[in-house]
Amino acid sequence: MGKLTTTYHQISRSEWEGFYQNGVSPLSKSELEQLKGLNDRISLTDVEEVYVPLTHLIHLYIGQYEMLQASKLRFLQKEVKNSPYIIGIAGSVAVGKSTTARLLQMMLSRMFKDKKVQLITTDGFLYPNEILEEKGIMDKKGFPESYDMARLIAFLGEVKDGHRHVKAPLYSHEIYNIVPDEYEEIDAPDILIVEGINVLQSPANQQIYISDFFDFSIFVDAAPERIEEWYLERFGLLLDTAFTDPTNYYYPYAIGDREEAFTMARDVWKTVNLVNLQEYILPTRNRADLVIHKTAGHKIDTIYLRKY
Ligand SMILES: Nc1ncnc2c1ncn2[C@@H]1O[C@H](COP(=O)(O)OP(=O)(O)OP(=O)(O)O)[C@@H](O)[C@H]1O
Ligand SMILES: CC(C)(CO)[C@@H](O)C(=O)NCCC(=O)O
Repeated sequence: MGKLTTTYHQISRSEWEGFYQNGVSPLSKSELEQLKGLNDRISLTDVEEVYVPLTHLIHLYIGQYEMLQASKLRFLQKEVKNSPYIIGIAGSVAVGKSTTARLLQMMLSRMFKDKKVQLITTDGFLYPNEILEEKGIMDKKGFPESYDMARLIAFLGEVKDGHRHVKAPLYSHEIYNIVPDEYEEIDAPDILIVEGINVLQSPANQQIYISDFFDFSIFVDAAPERIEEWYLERFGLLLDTAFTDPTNYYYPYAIGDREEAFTMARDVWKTVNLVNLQEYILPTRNRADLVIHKTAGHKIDTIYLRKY
């Protein structure tokens, strides 16, 4: 992380906790239980000590954004209307982006009670397996060329312009493919969280970068050896759920030899996801506004906030 400290404030966990302290737990018991329902392994201490100050920080950024947007439109003598505030969450496969994103969605909805906070993952913009096969890149799922970036950019443009009922395709880990004819609808939210390994990437052949649409970005970071552990742990969970469902992509692995299945998963980690992390994901870390660094047991130990 050495190089990051030139342009980032490096803040230890204990320092960060002190940034928003009023002595009272800001979450009610039922809200804490709701969070447990999200992922029962989430540490509630993390929520209180890390996510409460983080939500307050984002509140400051959103306030500035809204003021500037309104002033800009007044300068242009245009009608002042809301354009969603878009937050990007980047990081490796299995580092915990979707967990972070859902947690943030819940915290922001709670803080901005009158605002609509929606969440989307860029997984839905992967090409379907049939097209990946046609292109001969089935073993490159998650790499930049495996996403329909033009479609993702068009989608973000429509959302940012305040369009209603904008449809995003859906990806399912269970079928390991895009779900045919099913969509997620983004309907003029006040805040949109976009989570995905590629949100900070800038493919060379595009005129507009997806990062142009992000008002705040977070990179979830951890040592690759730890992320591998989390990847294998999640693989174990996927096998456990696939067991009773022959239509599940992981079913043959779930009913077969477990050791063999894990050997395959370790190989996929090493030859696909780790390569993707090193070649295409890690190089985008220094574009994030905030880096959340996690250690054993998903515990957040350091936070980096962009200085300027
Ligand atoms: N804060 C946390 N506390 C405990 N477990 C967590 C936490 N964050 C993530 N996990 C676990 O780590 C694994 C990966 O998390 P998650 O699915 O959120 O990752 P992801 O980065 O969204 O992955 P992908 O890119 O493959 O969709 C899951 O098994 C999840 O339950
Ligand atoms: C869908 C992605 C690319 C990102 O979430 C990832 O979970 C994935 O499926 N990677 C491909 C290799 C693998 O099966 O882990």
